[in-house]
Amino acid sequence: MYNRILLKLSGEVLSGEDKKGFDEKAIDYLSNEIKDIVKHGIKLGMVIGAGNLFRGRELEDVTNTIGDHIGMLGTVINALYLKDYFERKGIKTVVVSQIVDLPSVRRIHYDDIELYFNAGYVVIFAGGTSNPFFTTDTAAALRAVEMKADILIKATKVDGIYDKDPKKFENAKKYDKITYDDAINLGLKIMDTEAFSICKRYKMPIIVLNFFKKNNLLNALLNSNIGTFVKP
Ligand SMILES: Nc1ncnc2c1ncn2[C@@H]1O[C@H](COP(=O)(O)OP(=O)(O)O)[C@@H](O)[C@H]1O
Ligand SMILES: O=c1ccn([C@@H]2O[C@H](COP(=O)(O)OP(=O)(O)O)[C@@H](O)[C@H]2O)c(=O)[nH]1
Repeated sequence: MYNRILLKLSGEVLSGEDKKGFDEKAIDYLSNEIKDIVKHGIKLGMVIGAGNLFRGRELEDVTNTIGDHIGMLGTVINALYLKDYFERKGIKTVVVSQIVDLPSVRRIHYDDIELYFNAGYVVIFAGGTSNPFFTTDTAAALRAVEMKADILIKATKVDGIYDKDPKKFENAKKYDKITYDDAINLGLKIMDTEAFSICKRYKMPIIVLNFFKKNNLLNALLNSNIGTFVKP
């Protein structure tokens, strides 16, 4: 069983696939899934994307760097939205970030993060890597290594990593296991190369799984064979 995890969720888990904004039903489902794993005493760090609000590359009339800053701020909005929702559901949550100075957001400080975990808080790392030109997958890889997670879980809308995009190719084949090198060399676009490279360098295992199948997350943590496992 994994006791210390970094969970990466794309922004669309808050809005529903290919939608924007916030969907009450989607967030309620998410909260229930999180509540189930917190109940098991798992130390949970989270990184949330902003695809439901802004992705830099989708803001065509905006300069790249500014678009990415808007995207990163989107992750802070999502984190605060989630914190508020989680707390109404009885999940103690703290949002940490280096990119904003707000009374509801704390600075990232390693010693404090350990205290939050020990006090049973979910820690949401907001603001991506703090740099433009990166993604929240890369932020998730960095935070997973920093918090010494047992595993990085990328919870997404497909069942795992395939030999090609399963949303585009019906005959795509799923891998149960794959090495970092194969994931990088085959150009499998489920996570960016930077994220895979960081995990490879620091031997951070990854599970990619479907977040929309009930209890998938908990079952993966309890060691059943769910999704795709990425290993050295
Ligand atoms: N080789 C692959 N295996 C699995 N999914 C892939 C692959 N290549 C591309 N994808 C796509 O990646 C998406 C998941 O990435 P995610 O970061 O959660 O979403 P997004 O990039 O849309 O924000 C899936 O919906 C899938 O369509
Ligand atoms: O370190 C980071 C992380 C994110 N972003 C910006 O924030 C947006 C939202 O992140 P992402 O695309 O990873 O969200 P997701 O697709 O996972 O919802 C990105 O498109 C980028 O514009 C960034 O500039 N630097």
